[in-house]
Amino acid sequence: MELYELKEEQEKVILVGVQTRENDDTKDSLEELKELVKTAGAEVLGTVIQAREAVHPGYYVGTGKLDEIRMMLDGYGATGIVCDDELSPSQINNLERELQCKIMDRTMVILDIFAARANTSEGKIQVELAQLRYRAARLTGLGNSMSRLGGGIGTRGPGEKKLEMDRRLIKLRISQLKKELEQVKRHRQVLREGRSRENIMTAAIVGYTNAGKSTLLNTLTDAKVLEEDKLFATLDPTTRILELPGKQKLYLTDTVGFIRKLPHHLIEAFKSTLEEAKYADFIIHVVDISNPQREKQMFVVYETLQELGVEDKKIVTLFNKQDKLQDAETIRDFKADYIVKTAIKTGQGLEELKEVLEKILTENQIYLERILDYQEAGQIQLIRKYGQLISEEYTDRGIEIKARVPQNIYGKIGGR
Ligand SMILES: Nc1nc2c(ncn2[C@@H]2O[C@H](COP(=O)(O)OP(=O)(O)OP(=O)(O)O)[C@@H](O)[C@H]2O)c(=O)[nH]1
Ligand SMILES: [Mg+2]
Repeated sequence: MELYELKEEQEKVILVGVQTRENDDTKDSLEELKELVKTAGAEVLGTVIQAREAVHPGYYVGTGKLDEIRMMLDGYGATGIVCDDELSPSQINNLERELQCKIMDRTMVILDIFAARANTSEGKIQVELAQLRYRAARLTGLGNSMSRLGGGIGTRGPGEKKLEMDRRLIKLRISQLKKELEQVKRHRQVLREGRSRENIMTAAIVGYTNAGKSTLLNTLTDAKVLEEDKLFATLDPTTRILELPGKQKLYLTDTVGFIRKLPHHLIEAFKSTLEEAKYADFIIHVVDISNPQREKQMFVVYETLQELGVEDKKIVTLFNKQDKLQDAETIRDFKADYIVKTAIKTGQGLEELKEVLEKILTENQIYLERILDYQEAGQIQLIRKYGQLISEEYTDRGIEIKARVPQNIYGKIGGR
């Protein structure tokens, strides 16, 4: 008996989306929501789309549509609905009263996946902060969907027990988490400063969720980051060093994936993680070119980067998963200084990618040709360590070197 009681009951839901003139790709967005809901561990029983001028301020959908949803809930035996946009507190309360079932939205599902995925203290702090902020704004009136504990989606994770805390406690907890996050932020900054002192450039790997970012990092280095055919497999940034064939070195940072309608609270809470892209020297943008939604996904990545203040950085765009590509449609609007067609999983295009990376590193180096006095031999060490030595010859006049070095090393050697 007890065994059965321990087992979580699987949520069975109906997805609801509103199509407006501005947001006319509701069908694709719902396809993605379906993946998200499945990733969160629930079952999707049906889908409802309503075309309207705008989202209904009180009920999300029009009241006529509510009858249809009510019939579907009964007919399919669903336990709740998931709306494709973030719901306001009053929409949640109204829908709950009208439909008498659990009301969820896209944000709750994404927060839920993040909660299940977070496994470092940094990730956990960020998720809890995002969850508490989202819920704090919705605790007024205490709808059942918000206060109900237990199995199913929308209730999991570090913030789970906190659901029933009163406002005062939530406020306290939020400020405590913010302090912890400050520390994490400082720690990240120290790591970054360490890397820049080493005179090694950093590239941030960004892209839509499931594009192949972690696979790239794992293939090029031996990072052993979890790569999965799931949304948001990676939450925490991992940095590894890559040594290129020409002996140049580059730091690569794998980051959390982007998605359309990425909840604002998550962006806020995950700023220190997402900001890795902001502090990188350049960007590697991985695109799943086999996904029919590739163009929209690329656009979402540009938008998110802009929101994070990442502008004017060189972008290397990888059109990845070439092995899965069926059609040969060309992409029209993209931002890229370099494009490489890859199938990271099979190794296709990786040599070319490395050449591009070397080119970027080389462009950022200054050519040096000098005779160093034997007393200045210590400088040779610097050049060997941070630069790319082309030749080194011992003559009676001193050490004749030819090399490419980072700008700041050039400064240290004395730009003669
Ligand atoms: N067919 C094919 N699959 C690939 C390729 N590259 C990566 N994948 C697969 O795509 C899935 C997602 O890869 P990940 O590296 O986890 O993707 P990610 O961008 O890190 O995703 P998140 O961490 O969720 O944002 C995995 O199942 C990979 O094996 C490729 O070139 N071809
Ligand atoms: Mg990943």
